Amino acid sequence: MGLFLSRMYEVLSSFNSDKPARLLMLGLDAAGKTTILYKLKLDENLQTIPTIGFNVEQISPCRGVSFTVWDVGGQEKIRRLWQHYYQNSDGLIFVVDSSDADRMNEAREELHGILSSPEMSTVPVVILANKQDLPMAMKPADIVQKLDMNSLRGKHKWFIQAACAATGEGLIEGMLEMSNLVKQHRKESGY
Ligand SMILES: Nc1nc2c(ncn2[C@@H]2O[C@H](COP(=O)(O)OP(=O)(O)OP(=O)(O)O)[C@@H](O)[C@H]2O)c(=O)[nH]1
Ligand SMILES: [Mg+2]
Repeated sequence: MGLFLSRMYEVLSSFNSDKPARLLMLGLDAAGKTTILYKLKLDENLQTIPTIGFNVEQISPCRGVSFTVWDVGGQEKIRRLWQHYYQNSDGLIFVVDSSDADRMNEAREELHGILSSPEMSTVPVVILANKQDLPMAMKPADIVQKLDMNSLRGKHKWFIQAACAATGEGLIEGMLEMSNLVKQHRKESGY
């Protein structure tokens, strides 16, 4: 049902000639994806439950920038559904819980798995290093190492942004950088 609705949404939104860029937001369960989506959309801290399926929202983090953001549930047993959302994505927002050092390797494997798919092989990537308010939060520079971001150079434009969905810190900055990367990517790929 979720996939059917997602396809319907695609068809309907394709009638809009001024279509905003389509961003896919992925990451391990409890990284903070849904909290981020609704902080950006409503400027509210919603009480979330684990996402089974997806949320999709049109957001406009600042004047002149608008995105359609797809937030797909990250629990292990439903990650195989991610691939159904890859097609036509203009960018990937990959959210990590910066305080969850034990699962950084798992996050790295998932990130590189997504980017090895042909549909995602050139998209720009913004890593949101979320939960910076927590005392054990890793710094972006350490997360870059843990996620092996440097191995993506030459294939993907990427950027890492420290963030806290609880306060909203870093979210708009991350989205603005994504906007720039998407524009550059479009120019370079000739559309
Ligand atoms: N301290 C802190 N907690 C956060 C932050 N962002 C999200 N959380 C909490 O982390 C938990 C998980 O957040 P969700 O947004 O549901 O995570 P998700 O990535 O959507 O998880 P799935 O839907 O299972 O993939 C919730 O209890 C949030 O309140 C943050 O910046 N700081
Ligand atoms: Mg969620």
